[in-house]
Amino acid sequence: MAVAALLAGALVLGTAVIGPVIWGEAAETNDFTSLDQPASAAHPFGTDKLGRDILARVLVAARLSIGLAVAATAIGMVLGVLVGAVASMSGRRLRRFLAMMIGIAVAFPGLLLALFFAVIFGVGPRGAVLALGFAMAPGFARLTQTLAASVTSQDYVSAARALGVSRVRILVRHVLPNLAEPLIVNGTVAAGSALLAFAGLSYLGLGVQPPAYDWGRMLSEGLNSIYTNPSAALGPALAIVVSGLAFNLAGEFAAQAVGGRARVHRKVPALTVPPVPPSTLGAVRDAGGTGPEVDPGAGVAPDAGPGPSAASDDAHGTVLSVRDLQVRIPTADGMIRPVRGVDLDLAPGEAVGVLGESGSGKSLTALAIARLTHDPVRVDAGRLRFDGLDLRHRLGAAERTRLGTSLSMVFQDPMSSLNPTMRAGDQLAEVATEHQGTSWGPARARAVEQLRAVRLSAAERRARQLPYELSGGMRQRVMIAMGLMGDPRLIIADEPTTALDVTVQQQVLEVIQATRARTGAALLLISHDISVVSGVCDRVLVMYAGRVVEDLPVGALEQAHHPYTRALVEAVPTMETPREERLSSIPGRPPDPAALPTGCPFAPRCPRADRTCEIEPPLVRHGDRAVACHHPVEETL
Ligand SMILES: Nc1ncnc2c1ncn2[C@@H]1O[C@H](COP(=O)(O)OP(=O)(O)OP(=O)(O)O)[C@@H](O)[C@H]1O
Repeated sequence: MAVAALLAGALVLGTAVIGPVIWGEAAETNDFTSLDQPASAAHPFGTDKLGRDILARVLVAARLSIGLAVAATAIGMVLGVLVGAVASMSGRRLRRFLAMMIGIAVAFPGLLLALFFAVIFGVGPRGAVLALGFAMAPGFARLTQTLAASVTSQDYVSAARALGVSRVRILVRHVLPNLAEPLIVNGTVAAGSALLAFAGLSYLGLGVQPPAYDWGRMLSEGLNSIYTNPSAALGPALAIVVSGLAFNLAGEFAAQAVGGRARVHRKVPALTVPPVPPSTLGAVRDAGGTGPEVDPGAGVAPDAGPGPSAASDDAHGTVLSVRDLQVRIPTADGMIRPVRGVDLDLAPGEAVGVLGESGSGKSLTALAIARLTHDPVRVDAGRLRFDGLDLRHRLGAAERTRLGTSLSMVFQDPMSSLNPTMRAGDQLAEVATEHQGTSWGPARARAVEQLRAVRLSAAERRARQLPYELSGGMRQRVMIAMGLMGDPRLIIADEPTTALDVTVQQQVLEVIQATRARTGAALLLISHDISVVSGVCDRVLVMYAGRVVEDLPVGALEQAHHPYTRALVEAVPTMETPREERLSSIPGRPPDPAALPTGCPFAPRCPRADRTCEIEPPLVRHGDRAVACHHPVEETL
């Protein structure tokens, strides 16, 4: 395939370049002694009405035919990519409108559209090129929109949005470079179609006009003498077919090459299922519930009444204060509420873990706090204050910059958290150039410095590498280092170690701890793994069915009051667990947000449930702990 594509491409392009130089004269020489001659040794495709050699004219016409097809494709690509990109990055209404318009345009047969535009732009090569370009644009717009949708949902685009990077810059730096390969592949194939379409327009008399000639016009002239000299039409017809095939072959080859490379890029080492670290709950005791620089009591506001520290806000020393956070999503089954009234306070430097089974609403809570939810997800809150900013309202440019530099997000999948087409160091440097107005050189030097700070070996070299050249643990460090480029007051880490094996997991957790110690940033660590949360955090919020059901210091996990927290803790085996003992598990499954039971959502799985649980219990605070249960467990585990 590669050899055939290269040969065909070289043949077609070579002819286009040298054709007029070598055969130009022969193509223009009239020979009135041999008019309209059939194929012969001297003229393999015969001669035309003026006795000119048809083969020479076919070879000369290659330049115009291919040049016009390429020009039309370029116009179609530029226009289409522009419209598709705007559609993918714009607000909901404009996006829907553009998607609808693109859909309508795509539904028309391309040649019909081209004929329509040819009438508008006028007869002649310029009009035909514009007509074809406009006719090709909807296809490229649809392709761009579809491809961009998959890129804009990637974590690195979310991270850039969290940094407050403007839409245009996100488009130029993060989205378009990732669309380049599939667009080029499609462009190559489309150029083959454009060649055929252009020949069609010229054949119909709408394209190239005499005395200029391309294959379409030659085909039209040849067909006039099809009964006396069939080879006159055969020459240009063969040229169109061979060139069309060459473009398609090149496109196929490019697609295979790109596909192969993408597969190599995506090749990640097989993940081992992390064994449960020894003495998980021992770690809870050892950690004593405090991070290196954290005041153990910092998370509990002294005036906390009902509900967690109800009177505290940033004026009272919290870096993050959330009240009644609600996330609603319209679905085919109606509106679901995966997050139902979460309250949360984080003191500066405090580390709070959010625990819960899959689907309990942990990630949506984090995304809603960071304002990173997408349409159609709706977020409401009674209060959503971070570092003096009211995140419920639209932020101005300066506020966005502050949010970008003081809130750092670390996502689960380190591969999708980084732009695959940008070098690691450049991605870090962008934070400084974007927000601190630093020029590129110093920003790049700071990036290397921060990579060193997260203990990335050979930081200088790593900064020059693309994400796929780094291991999972390295990529996660790069993400953490990216947060360090600003002045983080809060790090939100959503399952930051789930995709890593257990030794790398430990290293990344250490880096997060060291980062907190160095910057004094608070940490909101989302995980379904008790050992991770208990090794790092001061306090734990346990979520179930979109609500916080228990809030307790990490050291009190073994004395948890909520039967769900108890069940989670008991489900973790330790080194002391006898091998022959059956591991404890929680019966049943977490409820589907689309079909929440009335009353306590944990009741169907709870051994302590009775009729009282038909009413959903509120979160009731006792000192530094809060629990939402009618029958809390009192005894020690
Ligand atoms: N865009 C969406 N549309 C519909 N439902 C959604 C959407 N995003 C999340 N959900 C649903 O909301 C619920 C909570 O999701 P979320 O990702 O917050 O859970 P989680 O606790 O973080 O789980 P996991 O650990 O698996 O990520 C899940 O049931 C999920 O299916």
